[in-house]
Amino acid sequence: MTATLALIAHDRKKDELVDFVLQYQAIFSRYRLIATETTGQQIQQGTNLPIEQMLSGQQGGDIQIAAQVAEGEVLAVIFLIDPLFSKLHEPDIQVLQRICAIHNVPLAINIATAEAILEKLRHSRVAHLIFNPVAGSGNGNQDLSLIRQLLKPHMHLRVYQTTADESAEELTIKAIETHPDLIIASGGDGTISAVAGTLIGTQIPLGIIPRGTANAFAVALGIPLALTPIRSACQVIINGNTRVVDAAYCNQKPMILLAGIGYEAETIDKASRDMKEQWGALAYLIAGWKQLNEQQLFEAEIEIDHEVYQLTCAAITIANAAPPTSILAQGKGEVIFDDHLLDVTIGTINTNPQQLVNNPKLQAVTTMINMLGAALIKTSPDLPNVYHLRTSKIKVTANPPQKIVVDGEMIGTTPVEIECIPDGLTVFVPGNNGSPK
Ligand SMILES: O=C(CO)COP(=O)(O)O
Repeated sequence: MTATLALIAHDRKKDELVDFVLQYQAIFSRYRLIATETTGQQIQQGTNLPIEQMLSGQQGGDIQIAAQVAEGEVLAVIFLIDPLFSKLHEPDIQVLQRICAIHNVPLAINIATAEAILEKLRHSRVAHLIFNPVAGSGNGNQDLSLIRQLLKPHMHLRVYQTTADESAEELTIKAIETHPDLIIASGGDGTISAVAGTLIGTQIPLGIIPRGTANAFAVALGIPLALTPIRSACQVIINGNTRVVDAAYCNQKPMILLAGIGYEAETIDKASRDMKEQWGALAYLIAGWKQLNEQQLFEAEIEIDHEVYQLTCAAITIANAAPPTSILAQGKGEVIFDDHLLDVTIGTINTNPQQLVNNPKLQAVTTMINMLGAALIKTSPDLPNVYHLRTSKIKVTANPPQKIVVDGEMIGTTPVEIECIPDGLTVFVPGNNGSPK
């Protein structure tokens, strides 16, 4: 079902319709509203709700609304008719009535029927889908129609597509204002992180339909990605199990997964779009392998709980949540995403002079390869030159300054300050890990 309501009233019924919309404003505000011109103007003035205005009834507005009903765009039509006066555009009104009858779309011609429709809507779930049409290597149009087909029987869906002019953050802010029951993000990790980051602290549950290259957050949450990822992800949302997880802020910007300083940032920078298209998630491993040869060590100053530590490092990873494939986040073999703490993994060189090998860079490389192995089999690497700790807040300064990647996006260079936001997000997950909605 789509989430659009159409509103029309003849002149002597317009005040009645404005009063009715005011009475049910909380429900109307969750839906996209369309109206014939004069009706729309009066409702907007009387309620402040945003209304998309068609032409006035006399100019063909009823026909425009009938066209949207025929396209399957309209959930219900509320058309307060004045039974005592006939109109010059009576044929248009008959077309609208006929189209509603054909497509089995509820049409209320008086307040009593309108109330029945609104009472039904009170108990319906309204979902906003923030959809990036150019994510991953799939076909955006096909993906969207599959998602609509799967979700429509279970919720009223409002779809927003990201464009060069309107980012996922902006669309999510708009969606939050209408108090939806849930918000669904569909795209690559960038889109998912942008929507999730904007939702921190709102308690609006987030559904994830991953369609990107790495799909790191979905993997970290255990959302099944095999064979039919869109179908599986939609089923997780339909099932309605939610779980509360932590989020974080990195230099005041939302962070859902992890921040990489040094090696990881350079790797992401190297994995070009062409490589990702050709190799998928493997692109990161290929780029990571190249970077192993080039990685420079750096001096880091790390501040935790007012204590300052100085270390020579190749990579620092600060993770809120991370899939096992995020090699350098796996200091203890697995990142816990609801412990109210960040997992900090520092790949450094061995500072014990007796064990210090002639080639510290080679040692750093060996460390990272060992960490990869440990991450893949989910055990603690327990290496002398990998430090792992958990903290709620951390500050890192590096010399020379190092690139920082947050949730797959380059955000600049050090210094960086990261703080965990405990229980910042509610997400739909498989299984019975939370209370069904
Ligand atoms: O005449 C109408 C519908 O038939 C209403 O049109 P207006 O909202 O433009 O007045």
